[in-house]
Amino acid sequence: MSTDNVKRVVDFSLYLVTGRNLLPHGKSYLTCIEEALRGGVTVVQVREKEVETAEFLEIANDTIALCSRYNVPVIINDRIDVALASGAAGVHLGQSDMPLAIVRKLLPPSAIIGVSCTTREHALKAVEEGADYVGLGAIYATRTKDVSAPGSVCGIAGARAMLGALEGTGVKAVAIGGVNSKNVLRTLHGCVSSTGHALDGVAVVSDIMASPEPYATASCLAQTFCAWSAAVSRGPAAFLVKAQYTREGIAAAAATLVDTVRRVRPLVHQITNNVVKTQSANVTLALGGSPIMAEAEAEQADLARVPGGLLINYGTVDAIDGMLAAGIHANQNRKPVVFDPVGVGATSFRRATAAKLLDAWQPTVIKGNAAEIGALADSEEVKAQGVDSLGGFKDASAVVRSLARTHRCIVLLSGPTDYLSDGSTVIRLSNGHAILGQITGAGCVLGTAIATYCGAASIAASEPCEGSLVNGDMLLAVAAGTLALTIAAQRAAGRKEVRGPGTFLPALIDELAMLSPGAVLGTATIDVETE
Ligand SMILES: Nc1ncnc2c1ncn2[C@@H]1O[C@H](COP(=O)(O)OP(=O)(O)OP(=O)(O)O)[C@@H](O)[C@H]1O
Ligand SMILES: Cc1ncsc1CCO
Repeated sequence: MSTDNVKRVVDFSLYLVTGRNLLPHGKSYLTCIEEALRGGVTVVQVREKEVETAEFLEIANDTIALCSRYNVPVIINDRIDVALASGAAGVHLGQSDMPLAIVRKLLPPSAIIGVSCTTREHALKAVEEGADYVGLGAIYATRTKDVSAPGSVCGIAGARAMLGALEGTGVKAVAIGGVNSKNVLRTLHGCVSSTGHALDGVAVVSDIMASPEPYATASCLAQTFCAWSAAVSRGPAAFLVKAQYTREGIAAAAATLVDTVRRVRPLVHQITNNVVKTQSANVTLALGGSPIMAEAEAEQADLARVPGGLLINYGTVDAIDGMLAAGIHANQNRKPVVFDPVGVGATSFRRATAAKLLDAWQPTVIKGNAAEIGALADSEEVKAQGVDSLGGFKDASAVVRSLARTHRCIVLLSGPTDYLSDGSTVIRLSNGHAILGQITGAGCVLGTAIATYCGAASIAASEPCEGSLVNGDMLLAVAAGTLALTIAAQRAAGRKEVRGPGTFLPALIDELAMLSPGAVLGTATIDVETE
């Protein structure tokens, strides 16, 4: 171990944890590590759980000799003696290993010391004890480590809480546990505290160690990290192309999207509740999209490859496996995901299901009525009655802005006035008609309209951004989808043949089909609040 007092600056962006048992047949350990280094691995942790000390030391020495040619530091898992004897850059400790304060005394001042953390308390303790970095995990259930004990998977939500505790401390953080080239972009986007504190890197085990092509796998991971770093500086919801929003700009963009939807005819894949399936498919068709209601887990990978939008509305809470798979595949294919957590505050099962889904995939949009948004925001201000909301918020703008920051997405709060935010700007839309409150599933078809418009906007986006989870300006798309539905509703309610909710619904479908860009421009009632 280097005995000088100067700690080297470590690039944690792609942190490889070794596991020789994972190597594919015929691939040697050092060949794999070298290919991974050429691909862009920036730090290597040697993890050997089953070998005797002499063999561990030999592996450490060989790894250090190789990594030094790439100027990449090597960290030793757990074994302080091996770290000292090999001259490694540092050690990585688990929660049940030797306490950090003692390790710090045993190692030279230049040693890099990292700790595995699963809870906010672990992270706070690591900061207090002077860790250089922490490994946050397990993010996902993984086969390379036993994560069967309750509480050993922290999930995206747990990582967010830990990142909040690390803000301003200078302690670096990597996400670990089931991270791979397919989920890395979602992991990076999701693991950000509500104040914007993000990961410094990702730790990867089997995706590289078990890969027949470690160079290609590491390159893909490294490129994704770089693209994400560039995109993350663009705005609070990270996947947005940050724009100055004005009333006129929003109205003009919404009017343009009316024609764009009809031109690109997005596939709108919907997993929605049994109450509203037919009316949702009809709304999609009337707007100019192409609906498919498809719930089976086995078909989600195929459907996600087709550009368009995905709606996940869990109103009757079935097809949860399909919902889990659909969102994961949509993220992997960079498709917008609209989540409608219908009645989330009504039962603890709905609350737990929402948390499970939001840990598995990153929504582009969360939409709900006041009771639903309140339940997700842990607010008691608005009461729920089943899927209905009783009342509204005193400061709705603050609620949507804050929830958007927490979940790194657009949040839409529906009601007589619709509030939407990307975590920074809040847009208020005051179109619509009270009769929408008298038909079932008005909120559900609002979700459909938004998924249709987000799908079209992502297909039509002129500037693809590799580091973002979705192309296109999703705040504008959500505003446009909401305006399309509410303006068509206003027009339908005004028709002479509409005498109540029964005659309103078919008139609404007609007005959606006839909606013109001019009607949107002439009728949209928009207010914008910037911070
Ligand atoms: N009083 C009202 N005036 C104008 N528009 C309204 C009114 N009430 C609801 N809306 C519109 O109806 C749409 C659905 O919102 P709402 O909050 O009623 O959904 P929801 O409670 O989730 O409905 P559901 O549970 O029936 O699906 C929104 O676009 C909203 O603008
Ligand atoms: C009534 C109802 N129950 C579950 S979903 C749904 C549709 C409106 O949200």
